[in-house]
Parts: sequence; C-alpha cells; structure tokens
Amino acid sequence: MASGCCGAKAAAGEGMASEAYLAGEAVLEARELVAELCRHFYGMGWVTGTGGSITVKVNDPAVPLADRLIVMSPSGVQKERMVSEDMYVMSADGKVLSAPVGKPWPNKPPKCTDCAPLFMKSFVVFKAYLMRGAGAVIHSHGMETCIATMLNPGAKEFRMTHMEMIKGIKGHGFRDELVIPIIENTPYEYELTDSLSEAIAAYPKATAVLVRNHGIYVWGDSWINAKTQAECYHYLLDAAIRLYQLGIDWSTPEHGPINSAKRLGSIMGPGITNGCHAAESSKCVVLDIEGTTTPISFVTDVMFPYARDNVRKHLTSTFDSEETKEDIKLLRTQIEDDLRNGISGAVPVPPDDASKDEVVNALVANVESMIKADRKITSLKQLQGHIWRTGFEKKELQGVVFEDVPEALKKWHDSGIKVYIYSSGSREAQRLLFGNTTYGDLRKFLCGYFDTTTGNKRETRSYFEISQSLGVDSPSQILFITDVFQEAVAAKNAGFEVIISIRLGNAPLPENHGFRTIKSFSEI
Ligand SMILES: CSCCC(=O)C(=O)COP(=O)(O)O
Ligand SMILES: [Mg+2]
Ligand SMILES: [Zn+2]
Repeated sequence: MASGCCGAKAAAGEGMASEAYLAGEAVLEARELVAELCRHFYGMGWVTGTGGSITVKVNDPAVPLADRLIVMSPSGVQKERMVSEDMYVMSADGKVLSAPVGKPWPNKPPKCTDCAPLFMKSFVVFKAYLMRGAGAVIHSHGMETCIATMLNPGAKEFRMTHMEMIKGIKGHGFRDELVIPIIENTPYEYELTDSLSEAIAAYPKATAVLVRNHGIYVWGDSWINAKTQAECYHYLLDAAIRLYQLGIDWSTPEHGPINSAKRLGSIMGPGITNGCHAAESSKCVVLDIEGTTTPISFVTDVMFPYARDNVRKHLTSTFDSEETKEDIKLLRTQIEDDLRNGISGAVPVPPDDASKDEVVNALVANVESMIKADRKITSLKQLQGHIWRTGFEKKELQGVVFEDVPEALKKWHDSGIKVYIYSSGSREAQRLLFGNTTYGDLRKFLCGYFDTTTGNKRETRSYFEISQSLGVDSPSQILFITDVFQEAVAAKNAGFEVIISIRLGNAPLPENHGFRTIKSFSEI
C-alpha cells in the first residue's frame, strides 16, 4: 500500500498530490476498480449509452476518509471499454489532479462531468462525499430507476416496506419503510446539485436519491456498500414497477391490491403509506372558499363592503363597456325574477332609455340589498368580481387564507392530487383572491375553478357536473371540503367524499350531522 502522506496533503488542498502518490498502488487499484465496475455496471444496464458514473475514494488507510483522493469515471464515453488509464483522479475537494489522455477520432475527448471545471467542487456526487462521508457514489441510469419515478409524476418520495431486499439498505430491516427522495431532473447534471443537497439534508436516513426520468445516485461508506445497496435499490424499484403492473401495493405491509384511487395518490408520495387520510385516497380535492380556505370575516367585512362601497363608482365609470352592459343585463333578469317572487329589497330598474343616473341608482339599491342578504347568485357574483378586480389591481385588496392552507395546497399538488375551487364567488374573483394572497400567488397549486355558473352549491346536480368535468372514474375519488352543511349533503348525495371545515366565525352545524370535521387542513 502506498504511503498516505502525499495523498493527505493533496486531499487537504495544500497543492497537487505528488506524482509518486498518483502513480502509486492505492490510486492504481482504485482506477482499476472503477474501470472494472464500469464494465460490470454496463452489463447490468446501469451505465449504457455512456450515461451514469462511478466514483470511489482511494483505499489508503493511512489517510482519513475525508481527505482521500477520488477516482472518477469519465463522462460521455463508453463505459464497457473503460481501462484504468481512462480515469480522473481528484482531490477530496474536487480539484482534478490527473486527467486521461484523449483518444483519436472517432472517440470523443474525455470529460470529467457534464459541468464546467469551475463547478467541479459543487459537482453533484461531491455532495454525498461532503455531506455523508461517502466512500463511493454510483450514479445509475438503470431503466428501473427511471421508470419507478414516473409511476406518479407528482411524488417526491418512493416508499416501500416488507420486502426482504430492504435489509440490504443501510439502517433498514424487513419491516422498515424505505423512503427514497425524488428530485426533478434538469438539463445539465450540475444543476441537480442544490436539489440533491436539499434531499440529502432532508432525509438523513437515505443512502440514495432518485432523479425523475433520469436515474439514481447511491452512496455507501465503501465501494462494496455502495454497490450492494445499488443492487438492492435496482431490485426493489424493478419490483415496484412489476407490482404496479400486477396491481399490487408495495407501500403497505400486507401488499394488497392497489385500488384505483390509490394508484396515483397513495403508492408514492410524501407521507402516503396507507388509506387512512382522506385526501390521499382521493385523486382530486375541491375546496370551498368562505369558511374553508378563508375566514368568513374577510369576505363579509372586507370584500363585500369593498364591492358595496364601489358599486356606484364602478357602474358609472364603466357603464358603456361591453362587460358592464353584460353585467347589467344579468342583473336585470335577476331583479325581474326577484320582483316576481316578492324578494325583499328588490326595486324595479328603469328601462335602458332612462337616464344613466336613474338606471345606476336602481341597480345600486338592488345590489346593496343583494350583498346584505349574502345572495349567492351569478349576477351579483359576476359584478362583485369585476369590482374586486380593480381593488386587487390597485392593491386596495389582498387575499386572505388560513395559515394552514398554502402548505396543504403545496402538499397535495406535490403528491399529484389535483386541487380545485368551488365557490359562489365568480371564477375571476377566485383567481384574484388566490393570485394575490398574503402568502403570495397560490394559483400554481390549483388546477381549476368552479362557480355558480356550474350550479348552486346546495344542489346535488352541481357536484355531478363537477365530477363529469374532473373526469374521475367515480365521484368518490373527489374530496369536497366546505363549511356549509347543505353543501356537504349535496356533495355527499353526488357520491363525493366530504369533510366539513370548522373555522373561527363559521356558523354552527346541526347536531349529529354525521360528517367528519376538521379545524385545519393539516388534519387531512
Ligand atoms: C372568491 S372570493 C369571494 C367569495 C364569495 O363571494 C362568496 O360568496 C363565498 O362563497 P363560498 O361559496 O366560497 O362560501
Ligand atoms: Mg363557504
Ligand atoms: Zn445521469
């Protein structure tokens, strides 16, 4: 074995390792080992098409692991033809100490990574060396490591339990749950560095990170541990793909059948290991706003007064616009209906040829009484939305949501559960509210919006309409959350899963209403 003094020096960043050390037995052994592993892993399908990489620390017991040199396979070359001279040798902090000599055309010039030398220090595998004290890192493009990340495109984790091969993963027994973080792919490998570091930090038990549509990084304290674990990971990911095809759930101890609702939501994803959480067994979540995502007081004490106080100004200043003409037409029809039905507060609106002031006066009187009565009618909601638009644009309004809402929206979104809004507020108003909250723009977590143009929220057929639009196999795959008992009943009668939201300021519920209740989305 070569002496460690020069290796230690080089690794400590004091300068280049001596020629003698670089040409010594320890480095040569590591070079030969990486070349052999390249050829072997090529046969396994892990590094075909020049993809993947293998790095190991030089085995020199005289040098502390953290200071040892690293031997790295070149990037973008045929791994099955690797020989020891093809390897890079690097210091522990990522300086290239020895590079392979290029081969004649048509060979491509060797590359250390797909990143510029400037970035070498932050090259993705160094994170495992620096953060986990690894002795070797294997980066595989094995097909199973790629496809397993595609079973649920929204999942941030792969989870599995009760498989013998889990025992091959450091710190895991047969009954333990294996959790592999999944990060999103990037055009260049060095761009993975930050998300890989975050995943390594967030999952202290992990010895691997999956990269979606790409592959896996596996590390161990020695090349043997890294290789053994890589074999187990490939086996387990392959098993998951086959179990998926067979409809068998690998994420639960009993490995029962995957039910179709669970396929997307539960098999993979953050914290998703069983069906006890309603949102996780649902494909879609539909949320009411007032009393559910947002305090009733914000709607009644801020938004409604804003609309009431600005209705005259809005109608007067936009009277001749197409949008307002449409709003007035809708209001006229509603008011005529209200007058026929003897609705209190309804007053006749003079015909179109009356003066603008007369028409506006009558409309304002009707709108004020509609707002006072909290009518959930399209004509009012449409107009309110247009008035609020000005308020949001002028920053006189800012959307308010309960503090647990942004986190839950993100969690559902990230785990592939689609989230929609169904509110009496117009779709435009919904988008304004969620686009301008005190937590920023939350629309990125939302897949769509439904309002009273789909139907009244207390009518079952509105929920049938929504389930048709969402394209689910069954309405039971939709979880609806609302504060209003009648809405809960209507959704339940359409076959939805329903939870009632209890927030400060909400109206009391009937006794023995029979619905599950929550005080925060964090309970879901
Ligand atoms: C889009 S914010 C305004 C909310 C609103 O106008 C309203 O009537 C709230 O009704 P919800 O169905 O969300 O309870
Ligand atoms: Mg509500
Ligand atoms: Zn790769």
